[in-house]
Amino acid sequence: MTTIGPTDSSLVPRFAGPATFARLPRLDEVPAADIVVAGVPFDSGVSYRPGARFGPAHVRESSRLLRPYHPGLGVSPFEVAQVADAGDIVANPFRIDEAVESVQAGAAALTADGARLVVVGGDHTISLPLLRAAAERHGPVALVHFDAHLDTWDTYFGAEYTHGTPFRRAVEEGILDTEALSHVGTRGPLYGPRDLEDDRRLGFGIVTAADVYRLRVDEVVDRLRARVGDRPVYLSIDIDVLDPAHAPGTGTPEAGGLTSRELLEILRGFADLDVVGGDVVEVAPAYDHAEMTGVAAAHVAYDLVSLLAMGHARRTAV
Ligand SMILES: N=C(N)NCCCC(=O)O
Ligand SMILES: [Zn+2]
Ligand SMILES: [Zn+2]
Repeated sequence: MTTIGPTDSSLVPRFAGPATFARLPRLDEVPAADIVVAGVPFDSGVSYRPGARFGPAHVRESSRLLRPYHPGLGVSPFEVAQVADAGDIVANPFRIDEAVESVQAGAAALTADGARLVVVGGDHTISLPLLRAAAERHGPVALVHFDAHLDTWDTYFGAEYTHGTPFRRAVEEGILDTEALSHVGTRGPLYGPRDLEDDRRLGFGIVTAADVYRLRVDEVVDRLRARVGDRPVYLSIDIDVLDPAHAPGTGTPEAGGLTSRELLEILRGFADLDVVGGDVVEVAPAYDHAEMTGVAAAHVAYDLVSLLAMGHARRTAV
């Protein structure tokens, strides 16, 4: 197939021109896209440091150095699939309920023709509407959730839609396949032992950050893949899964996290899974240094796009 690829960095310096993700064409510059990258600049659901509303712009800016061939996965994602940047889904910063509806509608519109979606957030609140849109198309999905936090808490200050509650809401709504839910990278203090009991009751299995250290990447990948099986799976990556040394630019940092190498290698272990979509959230550039967090998030999004491109190539192979 012939695709419209990124701007050629040997012809136009990579630091020139406006930033789209990986210098890809905008969605309105291509006839149709197989994979769409969209931003959701929304952070009204945070419980601590604000600023993830600036995540999409920062990750796009930090993605200028990405190149078109992924040697780890052996794929040229922008050749085997038409990938485009759809810009941002607009979400009301003053009305969280309305924002959640807009994100769901925006994701549904971008995937209505069968395109698969990678979203750059934004705080973790947005994964709920993104999962709703994924479940509308695929039925209840498996989930691999990379995060320092469980994000299965009930409410904050009485609010149901926050960045600490999306996955409890998703289970309650029946949009997740409760046989196939995993958290990866969990660590740090909790409010009490009940947090873990509730989480288990909702159906989650946990690979803690300490497990990743002790078991190492290959064993972790085997366990996660076994839990997902051949189900459609959604990948949600809160950048705070990384140690603050790898990703300082985030709102609720916790010590003792994954390295970016561990995270990327785990993702690369998912090459043959039926990935239906994903997000990378909680990038808050005000606390970043030297684009460390932006670059890590850009690489995570590139890996998500590459996994989706491989799936697209498999589905369209004759
Ligand atoms: N970063 C995310 N998504 N959630 C963190 C919530 C932690 C807390 O407020 O206790
Ligand atoms: Zn988190
Ligand atoms: Zn989170």
